[in-house]
Amino acid sequence: MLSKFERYPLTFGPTPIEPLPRLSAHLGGQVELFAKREDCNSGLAFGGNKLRKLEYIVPDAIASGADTLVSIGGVQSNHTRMVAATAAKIGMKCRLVQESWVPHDDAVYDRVGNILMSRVMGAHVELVDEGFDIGIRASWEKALEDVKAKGGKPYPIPAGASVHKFGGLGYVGFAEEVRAQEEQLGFKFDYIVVCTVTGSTHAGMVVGFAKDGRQRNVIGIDASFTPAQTKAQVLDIAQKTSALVGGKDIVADDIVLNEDYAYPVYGVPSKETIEAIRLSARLEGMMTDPVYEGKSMQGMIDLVKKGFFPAGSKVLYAHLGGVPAINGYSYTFRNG
Ligand SMILES: Cc1ncc(COP(=O)(O)O)c(CNC2(C(=O)O)CC2)c1O
Repeated sequence: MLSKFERYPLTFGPTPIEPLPRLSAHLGGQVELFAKREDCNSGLAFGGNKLRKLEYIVPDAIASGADTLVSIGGVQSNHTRMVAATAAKIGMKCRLVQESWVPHDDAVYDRVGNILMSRVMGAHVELVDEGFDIGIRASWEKALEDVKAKGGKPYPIPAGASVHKFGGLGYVGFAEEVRAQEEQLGFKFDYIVVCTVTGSTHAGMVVGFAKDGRQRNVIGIDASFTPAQTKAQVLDIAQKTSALVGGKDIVADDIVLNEDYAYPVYGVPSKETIEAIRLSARLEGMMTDPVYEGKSMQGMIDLVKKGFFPAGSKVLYAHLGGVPAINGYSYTFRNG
């Protein structure tokens, strides 16, 4: 589906799929859980899902003659850290807008984890006191103008690289990769669980899995806490991406987004999120984060407990990365 699109390698190649036997057993053993480790996909500053997207964006950035990648996220954005790493790797400058997306009680929240790495990798990091929103932000548009005003040639990458024209391609490739791995494994996954916020990860998967009729088996776990806006953005990206790759028509019902686990608000873990992070860590040594994967892990665990997945189902958990942000939540985990 992607042969006509140029890809700039930023990852090690296909990400491993591993069984989660202890977590599966702990949850009753009726459902077989597996993880696809997108969090281990690259040597670029701890990797993650955005690099799979950026592989299809970088060729356009280079072709545009730009010299500066400009993007946006919260203070502990994984996406902006990966843009900083990509800029360093391809020899471009990087301008990052980091907005106040998360109310926090950690004294070092704006000095550790993702933002620490972005600074060390030489990005120009600008803190802007604006609240969370997955849409196009004035602060980001101002940064683009400022780079131009200073003689630079900016390349715009929106939040999560999601509404970018090529933002969905990477995760169409994810579905292709899973199908190839299923050939090796000798079985097919019945469900794929993914954390959804700006939406092009979920959207790309929907397009990719629509090829074999599994688009509604992609279970998005909303972590934005603005589910209507997120769901609409996933649908829009999926329809545009499908048109781009010549895929199946995507309709609203193809976007399965579970809204039950994003509480209390974007970026703030609930008690149940913290319990899910601990369970995955203590049974599988698999770390997840309080903003994103902790909530998709919480959702997957709860859905297994509720019997959402029929007995005998094989469920693939997409681990998209995000662990560096946990360093901004040391107070939350002060007792382990
Ligand atoms: C670890 C992790 N898991 C899932 C997601 C959700 O992906 P989408 O934005 O493609 O829906 C993010 C995104 N993070 C954003 C960021 O700024 O880091 C784009 C919001 C993520 O980082």
